[in-house]
Amino acid sequence: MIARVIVDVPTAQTDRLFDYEVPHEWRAFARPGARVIVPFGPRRIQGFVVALEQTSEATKLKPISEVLDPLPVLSEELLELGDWLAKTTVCYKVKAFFAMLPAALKTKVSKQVERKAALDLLPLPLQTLFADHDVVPWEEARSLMKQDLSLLKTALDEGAVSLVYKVTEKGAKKTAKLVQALPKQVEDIPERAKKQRELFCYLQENGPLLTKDALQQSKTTRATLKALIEKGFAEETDVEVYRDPLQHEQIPPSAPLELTPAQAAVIAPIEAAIENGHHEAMLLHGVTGSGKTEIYLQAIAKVLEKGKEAMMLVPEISLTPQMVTRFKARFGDLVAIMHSGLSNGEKYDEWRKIHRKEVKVVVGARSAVFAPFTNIGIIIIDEEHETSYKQEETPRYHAKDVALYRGRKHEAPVLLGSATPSVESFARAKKGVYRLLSLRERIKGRPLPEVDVVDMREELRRGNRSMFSGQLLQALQARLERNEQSVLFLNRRGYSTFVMCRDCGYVASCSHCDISYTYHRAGNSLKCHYCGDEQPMPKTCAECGSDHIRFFGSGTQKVEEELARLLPEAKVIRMDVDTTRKKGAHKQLLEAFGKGDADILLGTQMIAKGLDFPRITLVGVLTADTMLHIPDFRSAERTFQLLEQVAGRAGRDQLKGEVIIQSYTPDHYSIQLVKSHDYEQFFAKEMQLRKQGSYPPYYYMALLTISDTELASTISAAQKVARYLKESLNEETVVLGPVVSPIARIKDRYRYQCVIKYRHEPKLQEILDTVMRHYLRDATNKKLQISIDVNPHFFM
Ligand SMILES: Nc1ncnc2c1ncn2[C@@H]1O[C@H](COP(=O)(O)OP(=O)(O)OP(=O)(O)O)[C@@H](O)[C@H]1O
Ligand SMILES: [Zn+2]
Ligand SMILES: [Zn+2]
Repeated sequence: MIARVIVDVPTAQTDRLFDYEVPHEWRAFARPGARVIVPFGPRRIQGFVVALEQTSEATKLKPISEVLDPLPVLSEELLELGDWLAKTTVCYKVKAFFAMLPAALKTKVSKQVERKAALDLLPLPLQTLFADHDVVPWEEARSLMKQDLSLLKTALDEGAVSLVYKVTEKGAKKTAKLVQALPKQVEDIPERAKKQRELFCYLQENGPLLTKDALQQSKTTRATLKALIEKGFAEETDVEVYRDPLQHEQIPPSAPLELTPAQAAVIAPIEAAIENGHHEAMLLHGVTGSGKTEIYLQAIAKVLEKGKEAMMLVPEISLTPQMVTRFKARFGDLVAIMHSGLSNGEKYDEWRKIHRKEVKVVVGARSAVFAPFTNIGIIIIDEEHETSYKQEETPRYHAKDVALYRGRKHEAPVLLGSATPSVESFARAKKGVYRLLSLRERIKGRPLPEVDVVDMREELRRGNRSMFSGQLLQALQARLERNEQSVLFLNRRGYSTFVMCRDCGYVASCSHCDISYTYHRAGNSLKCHYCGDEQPMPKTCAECGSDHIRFFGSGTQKVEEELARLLPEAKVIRMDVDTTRKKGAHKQLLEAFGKGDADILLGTQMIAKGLDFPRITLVGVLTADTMLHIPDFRSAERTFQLLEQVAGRAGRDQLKGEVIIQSYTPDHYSIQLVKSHDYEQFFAKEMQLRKQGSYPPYYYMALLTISDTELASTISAAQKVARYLKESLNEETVVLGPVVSPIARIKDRYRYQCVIKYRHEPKLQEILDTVMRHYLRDATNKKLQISIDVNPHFFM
């Protein structure tokens, strides 16, 4: 039997199948989708079996060393998906396969030396080496035997020691001790051992228990248990347990709500598709607070009734503990959670629950779209416009494309939901490619909040230099008096706390990357967010020596300080990367706010979505336009989406909501149209501009970034790539560039880019693949790098 294997060496020459002989002992396990360890040149490396054959064209096949998975980790469907991912995103197959698996399954193979002969038969230096252990790491053996390497060689040749390859999985399975009483009589325990008798009876009554629970519940000590085990009255065994990120939580179960007529109308076609098992892409456009989540919950319930599995994607879920709770409350232990806030081990545990078919629903961020379900009944993507669904490293896939691919394979509906759909999705819905479902009103006819836009230039003219306009300050005060809650939103993207000299205008920037440093108050230091370089805050300007060097921009800390000055009686909870770094902090802060421990919740992007608190009646946006000036054709779209989302946090219950948006460009349509919550008008305006600029959805785009450590070779490679693209692509396709990238240098690498705009280009993938293979033929020793991003979401 021959196994065809993709090896874990991501280069252009090794991105193909290698044939290996399957030795007898591994025949039962070597299945397509299983991970294997194979010899590759002088090394052993990991690989994936993708097919089994009877014959091979290659001569002299080496045997597989080991099969790592008794049960393949990739199904036939996922193997095919991997092929498709590699092709459509132009990446190496092994990268695509690993992207579909939890990081814990990426193994490290290390070499070790094992003692075979009796210790005293070995030459003396080897006796020292193996004095304490029978197995030593190869590196240790080599360095200890530096003087006598020939001794080691002889021992290896004679078989006194041998080389072994040890496979370490990153997130090993977690085990715990289970204890149970053995079939004996309590009377046989000596009477004076009262504690032991008690524990024995407790174990008899309560059956096998986790040791730690048994000790805690029966209030005994480890020593008592040990004595009991030694006397043969109880036994301990190792069992595999899951690390459960939510294990200490009691989530009360929730029953389905009775749907409103509007909700009922929307769910009908979704249920029909589930019932008939047919694939259809649908876009649920529902204003904030219109009850989209309840639709998702009931659609999933229907899928479970049919005996199928459901996938629910939410953006960066660790950021919305409220959401997780809602799914756990409805489906309990049938839910696996997958998001970036979990440790590698926890992610692996959640993945295994799906792989072993112990759960039926996954709620997770982007990569949950690869959940190893085999009988999918629906895939839902909430907040489908969110940029975090696009992966910004290879494979540069979009979860929506993967969802649609899997939905077709499983003949299951794919439901995209948002209050502010991406322009591309809404255009598809309007054309009838997706079925459009709309919820135009909030639950129980509650009004959308009233929105006011404050012109901050006007404030400045009136002499108000604070970050708070008079109107926002008054509104905050009014909430304090009425004992209602407020949310203050600071948009951090495209805006940072940089350090500038007031005399000469010099801005401190990283010497490896062409980007200004960000000021960090905690260590009074400057940090580069691209390479991590950290410098102490300078006392004088590096350019002119002046000591008027200050940091600018307003971080959440600065806002907090100003709030303390202006509204000293207000209790503020600040939520940003600094205050939520610790595990569980995010959830705790939100719970505290939910309980009414604070009047004002101050935060960045992470408070923009998912919050559903009844006492929030005011939302203030401190600077609406920071994102508007990023050179990206989607900047207006992102501004509108974000403002509409934050605005949606106000007045979700009986109390009426108000929104105050502060802006330096108050007349911009992306800000004005939030006032009327008019998505359709925004869409119409935006489409007009996209058409004029030949942008998506009228054109497709692809971005190539060429980088190298030498400026001259970067430019010449970029020019060659551009020339090749222009020659090979269709006439009406536009190739822009090469031009220097918006961030001209990162980690000492110069960066140039080409942008392709096209309408119909059937050969595109093939051409991009050629570029990649041609230039990266021996990328291992050359410094040139080319990254390809099909349908890019950022142009940095
Ligand atoms: N049929 C219903 N009857 C009563 N209450 C409902 C119903 N459907 C939803 N709700 C409630 O209305 C509120 C808003 O619903 P939900 O959070 O599902 O809206 P959403 O559209 O997902 O909101 P957003 O997009 O703003 O996060 C919630 O508190 C929810 O419990
Ligand atoms: Zn200066
Ligand atoms: Zn840097």
